[in-house]
Amino acid sequence: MLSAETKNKYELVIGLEVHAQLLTKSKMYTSDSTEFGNLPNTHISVITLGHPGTLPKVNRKAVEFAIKMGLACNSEITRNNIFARKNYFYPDLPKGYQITQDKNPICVGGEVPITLPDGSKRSIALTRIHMEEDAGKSIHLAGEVDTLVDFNRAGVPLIEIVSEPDMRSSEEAYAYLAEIKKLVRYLDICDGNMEEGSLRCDANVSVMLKGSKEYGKKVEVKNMNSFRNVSRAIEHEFERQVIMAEAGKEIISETRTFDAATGTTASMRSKEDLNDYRYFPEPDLSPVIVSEEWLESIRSSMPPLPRELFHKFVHEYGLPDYDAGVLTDSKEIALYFEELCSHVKNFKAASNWMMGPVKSYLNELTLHIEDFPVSAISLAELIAIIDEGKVSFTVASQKIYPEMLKDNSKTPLQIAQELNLIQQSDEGSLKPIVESVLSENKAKVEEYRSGKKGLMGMFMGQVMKKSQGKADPKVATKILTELLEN
Ligand SMILES: Nc1ncnc2c1ncn2[C@@H]1O[C@H](COP(=O)(O)OP(=O)(O)OP(=O)(O)O)[C@@H](O)[C@H]1O
Ligand SMILES: [Mg+2]
Ligand SMILES: [Mg+2]
Repeated sequence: MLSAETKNKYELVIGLEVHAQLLTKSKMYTSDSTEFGNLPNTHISVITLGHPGTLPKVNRKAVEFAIKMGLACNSEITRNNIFARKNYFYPDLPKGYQITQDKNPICVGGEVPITLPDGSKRSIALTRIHMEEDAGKSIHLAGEVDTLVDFNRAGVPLIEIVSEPDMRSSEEAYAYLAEIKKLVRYLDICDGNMEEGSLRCDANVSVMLKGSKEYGKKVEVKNMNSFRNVSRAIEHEFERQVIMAEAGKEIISETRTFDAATGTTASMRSKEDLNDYRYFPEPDLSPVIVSEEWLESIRSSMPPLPRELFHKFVHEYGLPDYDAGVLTDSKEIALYFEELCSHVKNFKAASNWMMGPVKSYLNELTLHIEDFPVSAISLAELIAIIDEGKVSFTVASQKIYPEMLKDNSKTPLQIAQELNLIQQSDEGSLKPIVESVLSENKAKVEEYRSGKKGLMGMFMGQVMKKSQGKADPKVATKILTELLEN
């Protein structure tokens, strides 16, 4: 085991390559369907298979999706997009090359803002985002010597988001991935599912002595299928590389694979015998020119981004950072909350309802907000009748809200009236209740009058009980005080 002191001598350096599968209906260069889960090799036109004489054509939607991601990350958008052939042989690559972008990716530079668990914020710089196509899928069945290939995935549009070697801890890498996932989901360009492989991450990891100006040699780790496994792979690589460095051994540039069962990495291939991809401009595709009008129309169709909503929730609605963070975690929650806020005055109450009763209902039934039975307007009305003093929060959350969840055809006020839950705030009807409480507790009244002011809570409790929880606490306190001080 490495001592904390030894580890502390080294700086961890991480750069991530993230592949996101785009949610287009058809493939990157053909009209073949991208639908997942069909019989193997059923969406494989001659173009996907790269038969001689066929011509690919660029999917306009995929280009738009890539541009959206670039705009969301403040990247510069390349206007003249040339595609490149990356030549290599692999059984799941039917053409023998991948059509990708090399020298001029569609998005250059940019940044991804991240928030760490302790609440601190920083930005991770991007190198580039480029468009490319996915490969097919190799399937190895137990006991079989042959490899099966399914080409349905071959040609599915991807973007590759390449970060600068800008992260310094596995927590930062985790937060970065979480932000990428949030962004692609807000933009509706990728479902962001790492377990199913629609979001994939290669982690490039190196170590250097603290204070050093030169990065160490990087190792690229593949095959992590969850955020947590990316963290584990990075932690393991850090230890492994520090042990090597301490022993005076040279770290070699290589590609390693992560084994989730053991939490370790193992060498796959060295970068020394680096593939010579013989990149050259794709001769079968003409350049894709992004005109000013096209860019503008994409820009104007951009949905609100999580950081914009966060800013709005904090600065316009006056919510704490914590609330704004939770409420912008998913686009659907944020949009529901936005609608709620367009109907309420009390934003903090709205936030408390979202983070409390609404979230616990969703969690309990593992539902998404889209399946939440109470409309934003109804919830807003519930919040309003609490604020107006018609019902107490307790009655609202314990009696009315459960009814709303069961039957959303009635308004909260109707439910309150039908169940006779409207708070009594009229002095005339509350006074007799207070009087009877006092006359039933003569001894306590004497104690109160001789200085035991703490008994107020007891009287209040009795009034609430007698009124079946419907007494308006403000009015009840006022009457109690008047009668007791007399
Ligand atoms: N010394 C380093 N330590 C950690 N990460 C590094 C280091 N140098 C580069 N990186 C990161 O490695 C990644 C390189 O990705 P890029 O796609 O440019 O090249 P590649 O991995 O060699 O190619 P391929 O796409 O074929 O895997 C970037 O995310 C970059 O930030
Ligand atoms: Mg790469
Ligand atoms: Mg790489």
